Amino acid sequence: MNILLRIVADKRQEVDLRKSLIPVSQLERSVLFNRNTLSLALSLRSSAIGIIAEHKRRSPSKNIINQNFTVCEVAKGYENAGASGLSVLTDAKYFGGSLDDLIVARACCNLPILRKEFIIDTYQITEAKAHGADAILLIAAILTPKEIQHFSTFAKQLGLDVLLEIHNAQELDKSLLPSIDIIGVNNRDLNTFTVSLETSKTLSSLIPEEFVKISESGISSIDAVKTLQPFGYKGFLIGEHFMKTDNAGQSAKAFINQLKK
Ligand SMILES: O=C(O)c1ccccc1NCC(=O)[C@H](O)[C@H](O)COP(=O)(O)O
Repeated sequence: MNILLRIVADKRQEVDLRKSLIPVSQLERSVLFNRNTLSLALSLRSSAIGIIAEHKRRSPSKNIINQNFTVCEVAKGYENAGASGLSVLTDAKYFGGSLDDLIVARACCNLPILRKEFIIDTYQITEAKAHGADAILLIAAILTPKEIQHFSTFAKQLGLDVLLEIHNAQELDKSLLPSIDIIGVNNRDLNTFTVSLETSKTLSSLIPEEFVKISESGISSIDAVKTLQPFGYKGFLIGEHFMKTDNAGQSAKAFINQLKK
């Protein structure tokens, strides 16, 4: 079974267990559920260089990246660096993340926060809202058009922004909906882990102007951002390049300052 199918199968079991333990009504009573959300899409539209910096301890492709920082240190460091948004991986098994990471990040920064998760159930969207997220990720590769429609509409009802992630034209075709705010091109093939910025170059012209367009994964240089900006990308989601250093916030600050020159 390929890694993506394995992740989704594990996610189904994990979500069913949590649903049996914590009813949705309990999530909706969380103190953060009714807070006003920040808009990740608006933050990207109003930023000259939209860096979405990611908290990422480990991954299927690189195993351990960095487990020395606290989420709070990273969130504060990215905010101080001038990032336009914060991405928090909440999957435990493959990324070492958690919903606790989300709530700590929320307490430690005022950036729009994306819950980076393999969403397969509206319960996870309610969780995202209850733990302080401002946006959720929908991965076209693991969802049907009907699920994308249902999940994105549900997220908008909770006041969340929706980032729809694609890797090819077929996935884009099932994702062009008014309930989508941001379209992210993932340069990483989630089945093989191969990374190519050509993916962003090839798909950019297929994405309608009304969507905020971002490029994700494998971005590790100023040159990569400068190369992709002319293709209309307003945001760049970067994790490993910052997290593999001994100070993620400082690494992001140097990167963003270099881009401003
Ligand atoms: O990062 C992985 O190895 C990975 C493998 C399988 C599914 C998803 C994966 N990553 C999640 C992400 O989307 C990235 O963390 C994010 O785009 C940042 O990528 P990078 O800057 O290359 O760390």
